[in-house]
Amino acid sequence: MSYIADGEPIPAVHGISFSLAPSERLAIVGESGSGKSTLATAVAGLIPWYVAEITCESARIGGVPVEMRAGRDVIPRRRKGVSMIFQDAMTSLDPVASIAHQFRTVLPAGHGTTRAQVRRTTLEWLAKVGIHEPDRVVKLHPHELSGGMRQRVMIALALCSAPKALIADEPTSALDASLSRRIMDLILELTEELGTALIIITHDVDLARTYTDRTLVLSHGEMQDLCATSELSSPERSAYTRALMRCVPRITDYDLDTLPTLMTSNPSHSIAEVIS
Ligand SMILES: Nc1ncnc2c1ncn2[C@@H]1O[C@H](COP(=O)(O)OP(=O)(O)OP(=O)(O)O)[C@@H](O)[C@H]1O
Repeated sequence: MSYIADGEPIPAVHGISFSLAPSERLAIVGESGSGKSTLATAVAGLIPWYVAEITCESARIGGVPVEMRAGRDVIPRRRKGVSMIFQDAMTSLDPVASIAHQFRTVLPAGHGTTRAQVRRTTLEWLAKVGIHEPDRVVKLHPHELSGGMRQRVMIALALCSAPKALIADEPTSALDASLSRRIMDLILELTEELGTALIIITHDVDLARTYTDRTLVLSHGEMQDLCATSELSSPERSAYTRALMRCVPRITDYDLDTLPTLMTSNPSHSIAEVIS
């Protein structure tokens, strides 16, 4: 996949292939700019046709073939069966719409569904994600909620249509450690209940270790490894993954001046070097 800038293609990610079973959890890890969000937004069908060129041999969601390129809409349509949540709920939620209105966009009435049913489902989902007084909260706008509440609303909006897959792009990096853990536990509990596969995009290898079954390691838009998360430190992994794993800070790293660092700013480096 290449972005288009001044009419010229700029390669972002290529040669990636993976599959996900229902309820399976995959982490996508890599340095900043390695292409994690690009890959995820392409899978979610959120990259408009005029922003990037996407070439894909085959893609299926729930066994149904899908077109990777988003349609010619000005704002691409959300891909049916895949939902996405982001780091900053404030910029993902519509600031001028009430929470009730945002649910009505995701769960439209019609085709046998009444507005009363949509309201009931909305309140059920708000309660499910731990929002107290859903009757009151549903009338509020995003700026009237705390950061944690907004994150919970975003999770409810993403999951209320029972998607086949949920993509969580750095879902907790804006939250403190204790809230972050509660939000991750909530995402896990609900995706497990729905049988929804989960893709977590993160810089945090420890988060991947705690919450995922498999990990895809990206560097400069290329897949370096796709393996069981528990096998990330195995000597069989690529040189890049081994170098990345050596950079994960440990509690015994007392000397902050000599923390290991990856030297991969030059894309011509075929193997990641670690300096310490
Ligand atoms: N809209 C865009 N137009 C042109 N290039 C882009 C665009 N979005 C991202 N890129 C480039 O594509 C590459 C991959 O970016 P991407 O945001 O996917 O990386 P990332 O791994 O998600 O980074 P981060 O962890 O910092 O969010 C980078 O070189 C980035 O500069």
